[in-house]
Amino acid sequence: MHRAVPGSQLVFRQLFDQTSCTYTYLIGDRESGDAAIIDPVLSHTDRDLELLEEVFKKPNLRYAVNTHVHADHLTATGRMKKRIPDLESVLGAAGNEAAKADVKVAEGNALSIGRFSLTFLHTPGHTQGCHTLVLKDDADRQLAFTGDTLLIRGCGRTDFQGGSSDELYDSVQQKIFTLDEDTILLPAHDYRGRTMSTVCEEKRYNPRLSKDKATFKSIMANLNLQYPKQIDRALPFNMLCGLHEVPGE
Ligand SMILES: N[C@@H](CCC(=O)N[C@@H](CSS)C(=O)NCC(=O)O)C(=O)O
Repeated sequence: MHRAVPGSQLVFRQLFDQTSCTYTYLIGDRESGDAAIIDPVLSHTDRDLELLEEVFKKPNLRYAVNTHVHADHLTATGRMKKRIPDLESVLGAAGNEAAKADVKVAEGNALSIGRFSLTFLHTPGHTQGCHTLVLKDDADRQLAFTGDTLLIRGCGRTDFQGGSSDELYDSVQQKIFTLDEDTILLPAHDYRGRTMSTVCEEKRYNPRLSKDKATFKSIMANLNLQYPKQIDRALPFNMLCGLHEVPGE
């Protein structure tokens, strides 16, 4: 009933926040109940923890991972840690020296989640601390949680938090586009209702990343996006990544 594909022990759920258009992912090992949540949003803590209880017989939420320090929404890691004392907040290590988390995972290292592992690739460019998380399921499918580095037919903006279009281009070309072509790509946002993509599709159809680097940099320099509405509140809150006292609790 909870299987991503018949025969697989991977539990996989994609959840959505309509305010920030953020995707949160709940993943885990159906048999052991070991689980992780990726990019949880504060206002959806109850929804996500209820789902955890419903889809695992004996849930053991071990990790709340942020793909990077988000600027557009408040992370739920702090609130979740208050509800589940053994839960650890996680960030990739590279580029996140100034941010706090219980666990910081180095480039190429992995978190174990039951029979599965989540390997961290440093993919800076949207922020200096962005990571892409790669998981192989037991039906031989590979999933990559790309955070804001690579979006479906787009990518993260590069105009704040140490962003660099030069670095983002290299991160995508060298780290994400070198994964197997049929790797399923799961971004942290979509603004047009799309849910997933593949390496093959993005190489072919991404209007930014299918171009050469000079063209890409010119596109990024001319996006003219408004700053995220919640940035002033979100950045200081998320830099503490779940180790703070959550206001109002
Ligand atoms: N309007 C939203 C912010 C939209 C935005 O800036 N999205 C970011 C990711 S969240 S920091 C982004 O990189 N967008 C890339 C793009 O091409 O849209 C808000 O006010 O929160």
